[in-house]
Amino acid sequence: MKALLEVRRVSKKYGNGSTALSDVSFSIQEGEFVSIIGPSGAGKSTLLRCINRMIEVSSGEVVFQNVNVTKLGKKQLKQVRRTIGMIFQHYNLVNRLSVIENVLHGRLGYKSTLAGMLGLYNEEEKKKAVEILAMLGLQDQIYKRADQLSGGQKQRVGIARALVQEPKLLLCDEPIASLDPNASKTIMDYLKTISTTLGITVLVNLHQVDVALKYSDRIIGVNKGRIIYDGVPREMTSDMIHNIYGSETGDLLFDLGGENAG
Ligand SMILES: Nc1ncnc2c1ncn2[C@@H]1O[C@H](COP(=O)(O)OP(=O)(O)OP(=O)(O)O)[C@@H](O)[C@H]1O
Repeated sequence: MKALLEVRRVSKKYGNGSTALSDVSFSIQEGEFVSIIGPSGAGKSTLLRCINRMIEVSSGEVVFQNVNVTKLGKKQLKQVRRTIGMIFQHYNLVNRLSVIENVLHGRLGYKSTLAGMLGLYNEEEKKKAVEILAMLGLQDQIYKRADQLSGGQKQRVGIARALVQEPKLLLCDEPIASLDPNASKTIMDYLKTISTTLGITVLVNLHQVDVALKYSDRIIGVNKGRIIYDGVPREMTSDMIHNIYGSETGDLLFDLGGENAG
């Protein structure tokens, strides 16, 4: 295995002076399913967004497929972003557009601004979008408006939009935080299948430690902008969970069982 992504000594200080990340380093191997866990405000979103430069780092480097992303100009950054799909807590769909139109937005990184504005997608792109929607169980929703879907269905559209990009890496920012337990399980199962069958590397921010323990190859625990755990789920102790979550731990250990309990 080789490193797909390397985050090297990344720090982020926002304009208002708050430090969101302090000297964060880790690397992700191709094909890994990695969860980032931590309490509210730990810096999980900031970290994910620094990877594709939705947010600029204050110092440090992000290296993706051996390219230093932090140094890229606009055009090269667009090329790199094609291969990094992003999934959001609130789905970020265009409500008045159909499911398939939302999914095809995942192809915008491959087009000129004009072709994108005119919605010029070729037959191959449309066929691919339909195939992905079918894989995600949305074959009957293709022409519905996005705002007619349930939360779980909207998130599957979000996943389809990311997959149509043909990504190497999926960044998922709290993908299940707005969903009920059933829909959450469906989404996590799809993400896991995408990682195992399509070989796409998945990096997911999660609030729920039990979900992270169940699905991940590896867990990165963040507290106050620093990594305080980086290892496999079975070595995660309840002491460590306490260290990561601090006073929020009470709510989160509820579903914990087996070797990580006690
Ligand atoms: N745009 C911003 N401007 C100023 N401070 C910010 C900004 N975004 C985040 N922060 C601060 O940076 C820190 C990390 O926030 P971040 O959203 O990355 O954490 P998080 O772990 O994703 O939390 P949550 O689970 O609540 O989203 C927090 O202290 C937050 O208040």
